[in-house]
Amino acid sequence: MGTLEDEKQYVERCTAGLRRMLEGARDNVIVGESVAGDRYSAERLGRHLKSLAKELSEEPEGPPFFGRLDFGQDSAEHSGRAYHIGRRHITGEHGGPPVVIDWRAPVARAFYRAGARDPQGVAVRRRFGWSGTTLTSFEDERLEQGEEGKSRILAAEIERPRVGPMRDIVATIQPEQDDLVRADLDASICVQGAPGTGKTAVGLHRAAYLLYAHRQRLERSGVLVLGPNRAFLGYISAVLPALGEMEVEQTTLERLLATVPVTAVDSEAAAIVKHDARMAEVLRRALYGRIGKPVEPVAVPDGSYRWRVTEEELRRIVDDTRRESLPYGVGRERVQARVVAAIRRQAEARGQTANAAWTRRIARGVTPFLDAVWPAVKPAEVLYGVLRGDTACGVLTDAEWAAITWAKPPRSVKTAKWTAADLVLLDEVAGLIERPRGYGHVILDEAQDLSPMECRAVARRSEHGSLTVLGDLAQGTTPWAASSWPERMALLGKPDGQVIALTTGFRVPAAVVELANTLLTALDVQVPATRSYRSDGRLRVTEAAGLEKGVVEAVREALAFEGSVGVIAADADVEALTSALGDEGLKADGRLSVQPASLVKGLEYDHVIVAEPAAIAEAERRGLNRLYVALTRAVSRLDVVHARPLPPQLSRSAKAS
Ligand SMILES: Nc1ncnc2c1ncn2[C@@H]1O[C@H](COP(=O)(O)OP(=O)(O)OP(=O)(O)O)[C@@H](O)[C@H]1O
Repeated sequence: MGTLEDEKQYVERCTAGLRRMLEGARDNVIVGESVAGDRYSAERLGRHLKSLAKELSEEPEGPPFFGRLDFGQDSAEHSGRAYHIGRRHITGEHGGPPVVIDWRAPVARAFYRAGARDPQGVAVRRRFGWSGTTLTSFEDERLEQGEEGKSRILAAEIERPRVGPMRDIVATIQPEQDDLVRADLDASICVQGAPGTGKTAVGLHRAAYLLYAHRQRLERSGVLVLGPNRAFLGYISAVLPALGEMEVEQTTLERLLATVPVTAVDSEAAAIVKHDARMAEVLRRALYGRIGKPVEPVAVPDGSYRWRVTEEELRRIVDDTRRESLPYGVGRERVQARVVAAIRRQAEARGQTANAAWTRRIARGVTPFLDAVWPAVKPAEVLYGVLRGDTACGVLTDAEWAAITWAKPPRSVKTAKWTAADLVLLDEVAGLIERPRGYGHVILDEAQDLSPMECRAVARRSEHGSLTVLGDLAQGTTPWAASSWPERMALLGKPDGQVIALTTGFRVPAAVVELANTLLTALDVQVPATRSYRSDGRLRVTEAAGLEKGVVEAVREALAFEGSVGVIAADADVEALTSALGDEGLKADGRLSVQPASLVKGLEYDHVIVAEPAAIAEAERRGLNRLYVALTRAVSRLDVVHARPLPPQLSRSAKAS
């Protein structure tokens, strides 16, 4: 076991190792481009090495390791060996063993899982404390001797004041989180967790872990992270690069489905119908309703001869193809191929050879029949027909039809104005025509807010892959928010996906959790109780003579502390509060921000000021859920400032505090 001085020298070895890796990768770029056998391999090798060099040089500078495992003599595999564990593998000198092991390697698992009761062969677990990139301390737990304590370094990491974007948690992943991070690639899982239990953190680390453990498979198929909005994506975007993973696609569902610009807004009633699962059947019928019955034989000219396929045979071909439940576009091709094949059989019976040019010519001759019976169609044309009310069918009620159909239909598809919900419907039709690109693994955050139709859009993209679904039923704010996870997992195409609860909160201090929990009873959701890891923190409820004045005062006080300050208000109050703060010289900058309640999901601030809870609760149908989200963004301190009475669901406990 080394002293702090020894460990500092080890840091030097790591720095040298990293330098060697970077130089090696750069040299290899130059050599790799000229040594490969052919141009194709040269290009591939060059691209691989370049991206490695780029990755290494762009990687944010951080501590090279955060932990160390010393195995005891009776460990079967690692007897007497020691390993430093870090964010990335660092190679040793002269081809020797690595100086740092990647946290995702199998041996590193014991760092997260071993304990006094089950040491897993580990004699000593060491955690390191850093100030920037300077090693300052370490703590040892002699697990084999039954020693395991609450770590000071761990507590400090969890309780540190927050500033800026989200950071990785590799040094402090907890056993219940590690189970989820390292779950099998083929397992689709759903994580239900109260605010701050680390769902997002777990999802991002799972992406990094899967890319390490199944690199080849996932490099081809890709990993997709879906978040609720841009602010959230900006907040989490640095985590995966810090873990050495640059290639994960991180986006919102709206952006993923954005095939046309959104220039119109639905009424809530229309949006509710458009997001209902029954719309899938409405659209399916509208699309397949375009397929007609052959009403005459096909006659295809071929020189002076005309090939004929009877009406009866054509009907059989169309019916058989329909029964195969292929994507609409594939079905069209299949019908064409089958009609051509029927003609080819006739030609061959007459001793004619059917070469490629002949087949193409006959296929062209079949096209008019195809256009009449199984026409090529674009998603927008189908949806245009539905919203114009062309295809009223039994699926929706008259009132529902009235809600979604255009009062004044646009003159053509081209002039139609589409809404956000229409994007989802267009995607549904596009998916019926042709299967979209799938991913090897999709991580879906804030999944409780997805509508059944949005779930189907995700399911289409993970049909042959797996899913990590993250959410909290209590934080559902959309009119179609989930009330049960098994039902959502079924809509997401993974009915057998396991639902697992995370129950320790790492963000919100106990006093704040208690306040937020009083709202839970009013929210009418079944979620497991959570305990907060944090006993620190402060909650203050202030009745102010005027809201703006009260908020200005609270912000002034908050800025005296270290860390970020977030003022969260009903969307309609944001402008007035921002200008009131500006008038007092309190401008939103890196540390202070004023956020509409509708945009704070998934975010956190060290100090939160929730302005006028009643206004947040009243602003929308699920306003109490929105208030629950707002109240649970605080890491260290929560100020609730109100000029009007608090919502009754909250006031009981707030008065007590
Ligand atoms: N094991 C851990 N060690 C240190 N910090 C952690 C750990 N787990 C979670 N955290 C921290 O707790 C905070 C909340 O995590 P995260 O945002 O992932 O929670 P969440 O469950 O997604 O919350 P919400 O439901 O509010 O979106 C973050 O600052 C995260 O870094």
